[in-house]
Order: sequence, then C-alpha cells, then structure tokens
Amino acid sequence: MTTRTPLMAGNWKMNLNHLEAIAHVQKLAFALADKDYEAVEVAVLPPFTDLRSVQTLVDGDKLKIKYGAQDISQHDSGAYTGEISGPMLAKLKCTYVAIGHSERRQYHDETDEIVNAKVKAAYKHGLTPILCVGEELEVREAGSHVAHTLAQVEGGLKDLPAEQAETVVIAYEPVWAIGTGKVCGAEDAQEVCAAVRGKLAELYSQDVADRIRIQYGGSVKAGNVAEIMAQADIDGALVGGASLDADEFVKIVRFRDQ
Ligand SMILES: O=C(CO)COP(=O)(O)O
Repeated sequence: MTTRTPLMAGNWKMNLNHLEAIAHVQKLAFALADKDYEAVEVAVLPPFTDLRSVQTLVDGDKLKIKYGAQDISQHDSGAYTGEISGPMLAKLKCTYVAIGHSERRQYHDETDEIVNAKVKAAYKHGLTPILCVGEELEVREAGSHVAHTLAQVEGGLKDLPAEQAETVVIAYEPVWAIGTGKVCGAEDAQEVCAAVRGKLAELYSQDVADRIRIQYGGSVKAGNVAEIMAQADIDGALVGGASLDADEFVKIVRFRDQ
C-alpha cells in the first residue's frame, strides 16, 4: 500500500507583509519544533514580496517548514509587467507553487490552457505545482461537480508525462466553501477526491495515482480537520483564513490530536 505523507499548506493569499511573515513563520517553527509533526509536511504560500524573507529565515535556521508561491508566470522572462517567473521562484528555493487557484481563475481569467502552461513552467524549473480545482455553487447544485473538477484536472495536466505528474499535488477546493465558513461535508469531499484519483489512474496508472497527494481546501479549521483527514483519498489541506492564525494552523498540522 502506498503511504502518502500528508501536506498541510497555508495559502496566505494577499495577507501579511514581509515583517509579519517573519514573525508568523517563527511562531510556526517554534510551535512545531518537536518531533510530533514529522510525519506531516508543512508549507506556507506567502505573497511574492515575503518570499525572500521567508527563505532567509528557513535557510538560516534550517527550518523544516517548506514554502512556495501563490502563482507563477507561464513565461521564463520578458516583457510581462507584474509577473513573477519560474526561474525567480527557483532561485528563492521555493518548493511549491499554487496554480489555478479559483481566485486566479475568477479574477484573472485563468483558463485550463493557462493553468496547464503554468504547471509546465513549474516543472521546467523544478517547482512542485499545487494544482487547484473545484466547482462553483451553481455547478454543485446542478450535480456536475465531479465532471467539472475532473475536466479541470485533465486540462491542467494535459501532455504532462507520468514522471512529472506523479509529484503533483491536487487541491480540491469547492469555490462555495472558500472563505465562507461552509465546509464541504467530509464525505462529499471524499467523493470528489476519490473521483480525482480515479481520473489520475485513467490518465497515468493506478500506481502513479496512488502516489499523488490530493488536498481538500475550503474553510478548513482545527475543529473540522480530523474528519476531513480521516477520508481515504484526502492527503492534506490547503488552508486559507485559518493559516493566518499561527495557533490555529499548528492545530491543523497536528490534526491527529484534534
Ligand atoms: O482558498 C483556500 C485555500 O487556497 C481556502 O480558503 P479558506 O480556508 O479561507 O476557506
């Protein structure tokens, strides 16, 4: 049986400046300095402007916390005002990059084609994509949430070889559950995550699918994380609001104690 190391990632979105980031990561590192959490991978996704400070802290103190960006340009360099490239993120030793978050799809018109180009850009520069997928409320109400999410998975991974795909992280984030306090029922989340794993098996192989980590995201808190993590196909959480509170995020990382 494949054992997948749970990945708890905090997506800070547009919150915390670089000084606040330093204080926040120090708090997390202090609270997680014992061995209890070693079986869980912990990552933060701060705004671009914080990455250098987070890198300096993590490198200097040899922290086990990983970090990454919330987006990446599909281009390596050039006249793309405001964009941040894969080589820049790689130089900052980012491990992860979130791609296709629903807020990018919604406010920046990111299509599956763009998401796919960004996933390829991440791999080109040695970054691990956290490919975000999930349906809006209307889609859920129409009963098409599984098909919608699987189409996003397929579109995001298009033409990606198995050697790359097997390290991707998929984050299932139903849009209606993001920042709303309406957590998707654990069994409903499991239904979609199991279908995502089935799609990965169809696209690659069962072996590859069994190695890919699938996170749930959307109003995850210390109070609901244990139930979510108890689901067979959920291997971690992508946490927004609750990741801004160090104590709460630490409790989420220690989901086995909740
Ligand atoms: O979008 C999310 C993480 O990427 C989820 O956000 P919330 O945890 O605030 O609902």
